[in-house]
Amino acid sequence: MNSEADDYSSNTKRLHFLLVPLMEQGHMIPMIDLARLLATRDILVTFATTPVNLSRIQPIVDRAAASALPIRFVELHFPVADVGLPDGCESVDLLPSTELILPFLNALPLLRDPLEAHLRISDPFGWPKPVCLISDNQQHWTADVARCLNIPRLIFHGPSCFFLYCNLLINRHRAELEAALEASSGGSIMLPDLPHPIRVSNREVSAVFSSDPDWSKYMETIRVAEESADGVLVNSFVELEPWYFERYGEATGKPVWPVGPLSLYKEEIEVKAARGRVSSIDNNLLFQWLDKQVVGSVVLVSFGSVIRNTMAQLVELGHGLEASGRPFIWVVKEVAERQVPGSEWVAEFEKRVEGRGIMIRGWAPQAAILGHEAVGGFVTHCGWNSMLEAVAMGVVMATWPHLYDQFLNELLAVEVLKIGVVVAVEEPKMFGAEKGDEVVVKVSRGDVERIVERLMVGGKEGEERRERAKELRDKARTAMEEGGSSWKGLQDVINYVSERQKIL
Ligand SMILES: O=c1ccn([C@@H]2O[C@H](COP(=O)(O)OP(=O)(O)O[C@H]3O[C@H](CO)[C@@H](O)[C@H](O)[C@H]3O)[C@@H](O)[C@H]2O)c(=O)[nH]1
Repeated sequence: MNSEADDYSSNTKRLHFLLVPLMEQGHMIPMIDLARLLATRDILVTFATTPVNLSRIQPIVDRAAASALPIRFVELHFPVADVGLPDGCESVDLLPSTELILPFLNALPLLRDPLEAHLRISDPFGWPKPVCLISDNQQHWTADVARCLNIPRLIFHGPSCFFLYCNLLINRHRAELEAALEASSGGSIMLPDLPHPIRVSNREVSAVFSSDPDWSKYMETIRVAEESADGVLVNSFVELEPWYFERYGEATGKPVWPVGPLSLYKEEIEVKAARGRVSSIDNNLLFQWLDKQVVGSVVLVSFGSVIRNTMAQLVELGHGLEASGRPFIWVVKEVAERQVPGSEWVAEFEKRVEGRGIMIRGWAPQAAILGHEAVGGFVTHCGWNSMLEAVAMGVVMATWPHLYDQFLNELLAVEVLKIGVVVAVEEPKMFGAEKGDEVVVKVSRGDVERIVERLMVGGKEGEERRERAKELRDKARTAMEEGGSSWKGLQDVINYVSERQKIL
């Protein structure tokens, strides 16, 4: 932030919000967007996270026009080595194995001491004490911090209300659902009392409910902290899922505020290109290539920040993309990070498809790519941010979920919004069990080719899908514009905090 520009007397009258994200790209990126949006509404924002995460995001935020915004970064020391995690593993995507996710999550309360130490020191810029704490639902320990400060704690939820409500139903009625599944002939049942045909199997149920006692204990801690929260911010918009917004609000008995799609926070294209992390490709060359492609012709394939596919699966995916004959951008993190056996195959493949396909080994400027008019389809793992970014840009998707909320997100895209086509599935991974190359490949090159054709063309059905996607894009933009539903949602959050402050 620009401390020079800060005026002591005006700062003391402004509301100050403290933001504590989960250290995972899919949670950190929308929280940064939220920080910027709050700051544009005259809120002072402290964004507290660990050194490795700060080194990823701070240069990007500082480079943006947003550097003039009143956002201050606070570094929280995270002693990962004390809990047996490898040095520097301060974000979920940096963990060498998914088995370390639970130890990582269990270590999050170690951030409490450094945060409280920061809150005790007197402020050099004359900022008043925070009047609101917004934290990821996984940062459950912040409930106590807010209690000690006597300020509201609001939860920032990564996924959609559709997911949150279905997840709640599954967890509340798990025993009945499991019995019904057991008795069903096809191994699947409809989730009851929903306005859409949401058919779930063991896949969806086991992805959101773990019978592992350690996971159960952790989930219970989250649930209790959620119950004590004063309200919930959701990165979604009412027009996308009105019924689910209403029911989720009723089910929790708390205010639920829509604030998204947060990716529509307006900024320069260069800045957007570097969302979350600095891009691993020369953006000028990438966008020059995109500029030369026919409108709506390019397929983007990207699986978010956490998912890693097996080499066998990558080979099938590559052959399928090649056979589809369509121009594509394929984000391949596996090769950049792990030096997996078979990475020579990737190099050969890259040479073979030169001109027609671009491979990004590492971090892609995903939101900016989705916003380019040449992009017509998106093969996605159904991470909520990726899905919502595609919705915000009017891009249809081929859904290929891997874990947790992604199976239900797929149902939202396909059965409710009708803007997605199903690729296929792997076995569910409850927060991911490590999988090796020996895993049977579930999606063949033929499947990939067929799905890409259906996604990018698909006859009348395909036309209608694209039409619906464009309608949702327009609604998403209206929601974020001044006076729109999500614009109002954020204003309601500010008003709520302001009122609470007067009472306290
Ligand atoms: O090369 C990349 C890869 C990702 N992204 C961005 O990173 C974010 C990724 O988020 P998401 O699509 O939600 O995927 P995950 O990183 O897998 O997110 C985790 O968090 C989400 C929100 O809770 C959940 O929906 C997912 O299941 C969970 O894996 C998005 O903004 C992407 O645009 C990039 O910019 N470049």
